[in-house]
Amino acid sequence: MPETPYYLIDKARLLPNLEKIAWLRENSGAKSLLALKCFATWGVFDLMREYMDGTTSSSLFEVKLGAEEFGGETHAYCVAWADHEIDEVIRVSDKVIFNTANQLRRFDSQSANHTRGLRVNPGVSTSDFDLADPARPFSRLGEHAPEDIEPVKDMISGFMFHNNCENASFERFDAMLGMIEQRFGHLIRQMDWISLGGGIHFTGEDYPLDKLAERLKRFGGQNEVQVYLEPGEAAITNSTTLEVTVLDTLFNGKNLAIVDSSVEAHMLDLLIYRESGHVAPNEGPEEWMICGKSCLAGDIFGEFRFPEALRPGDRLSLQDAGGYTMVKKNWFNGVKMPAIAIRETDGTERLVRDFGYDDFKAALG
Ligand SMILES: Cc1ncc(COP(=O)(O)O)c(C=O)c1O
Ligand SMILES: NCCCCNCC[C@H](N)C(=O)O
Repeated sequence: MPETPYYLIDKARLLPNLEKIAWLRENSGAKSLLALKCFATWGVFDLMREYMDGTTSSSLFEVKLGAEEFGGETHAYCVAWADHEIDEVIRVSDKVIFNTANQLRRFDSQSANHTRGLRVNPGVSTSDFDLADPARPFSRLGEHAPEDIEPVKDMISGFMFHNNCENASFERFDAMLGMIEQRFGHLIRQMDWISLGGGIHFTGEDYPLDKLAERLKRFGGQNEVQVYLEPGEAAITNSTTLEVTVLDTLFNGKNLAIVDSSVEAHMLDLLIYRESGHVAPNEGPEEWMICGKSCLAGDIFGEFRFPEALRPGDRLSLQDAGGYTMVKKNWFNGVKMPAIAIRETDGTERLVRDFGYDDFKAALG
């Protein structure tokens, strides 16, 4: 296996999520597209494509990656397409989804023979984080008003709503879908397909999947639309660890261990959303703060419990390190980027990508 740090994607831990996704399609008719913004490590797409219907994207590069490496249906969404991107987007995608009626009109002639959709912002969301709240005040994400959608409705055949964020409550999802139907139902019923976006944590242990299936089936049936979901986190949750090694320890009122990785560079979401990482089982008499090796004072993975005092050379696994990590990793401080390894379902592990000084240098000039 590679030297640490490396992300380790375990297919056996990915599988239960994928099986739930496939079950949901079977029992609701809703298709699931992997949200590449969350996870785009294409070395495991061979497994994922057996259970999912394709990909959805946030940029031209993600559209291309989805089409090349995942296949199936390729939805192309972006907050704003550029003039020089649109022809290629249309060439490689199955559907193009515009963020505003303005962009739809702007690219009308290029996209006239393509399947087109529009993002709609229902003005309600589940986000606890202002940063990730699509319904935040003055949000640029999608058209808000039915009267602004009405004039362009004949140019499109579907809508994309994305208003859930880490939503583990079926009741909240159900209530918000009800609000969407109430406000936009007359427009939805004129469409062929509706994407309900990502952020629904339906692969979680206690999630009432049967209720979700029934609700989605009813929504699709009553409105006569094909329903899509765009799981990111839900598809890959708990599948991946970040493997690190302790480089040094010190005591400064607390036990501190410095590892060969960096939150800022390798698990950025922990910093921007001010959350802690996870270790398992997080038990024992010893309490240690696990710190990154960048010079950022707050580069801290969290405080965890261990059976024994940590020492240089100890290996640690940071849990649930698959979503919004590999897609966001960066070269801050020139810290070596974690390699990417895959554990196959038979337990064998293989290295799929490593990064070195040449990659660091090439990224900067
Ligand atoms: C349009 C859209 N679809 C899907 C997702 C995936 O969300 P999650 O990873 O929370 O499931 C996002 C997240 O930003 C999104 O903006
Ligand atoms: N764990 C803290 C919140 C993470 C929010 N993830 C959602 C991502 C969001 N949809 C995005 O736009 O990146």
